[in-house]
Amino acid sequence: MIGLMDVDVVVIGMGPGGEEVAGSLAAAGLNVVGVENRLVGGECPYWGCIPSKAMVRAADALAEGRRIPSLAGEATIEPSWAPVAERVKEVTAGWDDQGAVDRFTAKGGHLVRGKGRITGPREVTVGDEVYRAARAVVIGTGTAPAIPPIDGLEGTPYWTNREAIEAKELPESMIVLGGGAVGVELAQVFARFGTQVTIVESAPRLLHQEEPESSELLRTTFEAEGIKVICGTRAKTVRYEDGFVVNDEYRAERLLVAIGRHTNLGDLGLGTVGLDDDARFVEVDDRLRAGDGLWAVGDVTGKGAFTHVAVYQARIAARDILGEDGPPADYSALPRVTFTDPEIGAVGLTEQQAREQGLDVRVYSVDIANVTRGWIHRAKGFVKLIESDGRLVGGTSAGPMGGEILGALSVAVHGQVPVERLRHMIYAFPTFHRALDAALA
Ligand SMILES: Cc1cc2nc3c(=O)[nH]c(=O)nc-3n(C[C@H](O)[C@H](O)[C@H](O)COP(=O)(O)OP(=O)(O)OC[C@H]3O[C@@H](n4cnc5c(N)ncnc54)[C@H](O)[C@@H]3O)c2cc1C
Ligand SMILES: NC(=O)c1ccc[n+]([C@@H]2O[C@H](COP(=O)([O-])OP(=O)(O)OC[C@H]3O[C@@H](n4cnc5c(N)ncnc54)[C@H](O)[C@@H]3O)[C@@H](O)[C@H]2O)c1
Repeated sequence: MIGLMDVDVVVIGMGPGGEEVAGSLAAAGLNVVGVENRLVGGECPYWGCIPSKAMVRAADALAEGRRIPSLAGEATIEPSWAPVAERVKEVTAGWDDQGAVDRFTAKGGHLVRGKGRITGPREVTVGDEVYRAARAVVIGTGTAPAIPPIDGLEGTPYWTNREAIEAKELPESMIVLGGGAVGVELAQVFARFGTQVTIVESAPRLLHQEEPESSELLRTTFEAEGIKVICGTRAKTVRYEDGFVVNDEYRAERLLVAIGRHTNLGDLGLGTVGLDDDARFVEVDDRLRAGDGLWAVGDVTGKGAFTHVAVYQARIAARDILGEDGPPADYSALPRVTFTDPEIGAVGLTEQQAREQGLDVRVYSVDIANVTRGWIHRAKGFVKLIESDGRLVGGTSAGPMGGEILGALSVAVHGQVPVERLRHMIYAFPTFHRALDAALA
């Protein structure tokens, strides 16, 4: 028997984007159904941002300990993975979403477990239940790890970010396929605990969407820490025989596939509302509208696969659904931080992107070692600023706490602060963020 329910809003996928939009609409008094087929919270709290940053924190502590001999005497460092696995279990609540479910239901929302499918305008079906949404259907189905069609890979016990995050023991050696954000963060974590890591990246450099200086900084740091960095090499074959062999050349006990993400839109029923079933992303306008009575937020929109983008979009979509005014979505000051050590923070355009847009560009940069605090710390990194028409349109802060220094840069880009004004600001001495002053000088 098919059940029929009339509600105000149905949100399909309760990751950071879906959870935010569903929670705020429920709190505003609408009758909201959130549909989730795994865990409420999505990738970020269970296999993404949060546990990976707990691992990064532990790996950074080891690295800091290893700096003691050159600064403060003797230290014996004996890494152990057990406290990391324990901390990961703690921050993910043991991969249990009851806390997130309670947060949502306390706001008045109704959670439905299962796979949601659009079956017509303003209609979502979950199993035998059909939900008719008077106000809105919101797609927040996110992404899953992309698996490349590599010869021999299928059927082997390779890892994605999910198995790597859940690891109870350290592999002796590991090949990381892909030198993007997931690959570089996890490669450094495992290497610092003693795993022999080789990164195989098909692009000519690590983090190839960021500034080339960031890629070079990571390559030299990684090589100094014993990570093998192979760029410009696409994985074409994988053999599994007492470990993994990639391209007949690289061998390791484990293989971590971190070559990007894919949006599972094929079976979501987009065709039933006149959208393309084969689309890679859901096209949205600057209010996150994807069609009549249809919105989409988060990774599925292709505007940047970050939790802060999903939540930013969700707030705009919720306002729009409630008929409230507010600024439209604007990605010109989109920040991103790769939590390696040195940390790579970036906002807005890279130099190449600015030039490709035909902007008249001026570039400023400074080596962090030439800034007092960087010199004191013997730090590696840089600040690079991209100016056009008297305003910053982008910038990178790479080095210790690069992601925190990015806060100042983000304000400058988002607020379109005139560079002349930044030149006459007082920067506290001796901070890392004084590198902005040095760069502009
Ligand atoms: C290892 C790793 C580290 C990361 N670190 C960071 C970081 O430090 N900072 C940062 O900003 N971002 C980070 N990210 C990216 C971040 O996790 C994502 O951008 C974010 O989770 C996207 O949120 P979302 O709501 O779009 O989708 P998701 O988090 O992917 O959630 C989508 C949800 O929808 C559910 N779903 C899918 N289809 C259906 C369906 N048909 N019916 C019902 N439910 C469905 C899924 O089960 C899932 O729970 C990281 C990602 C990874 C993999
Ligand atoms: N700190 C953060 O904010 C953070 C951390 C992790 C992930 N994320 C988000 O998650 C998304 C996914 O991360 P990701 O690292 O999986 O994807 P990615 O797209 O950032 O990087 C994947 C890399 O794999 C390479 N690649 C593709 N096919 C290959 C092949 N066959 N052989 C070798 N290399 C290959 C690509 O050139 C690319 O550099 C990111 O885009 C980012 O938005 C964010």
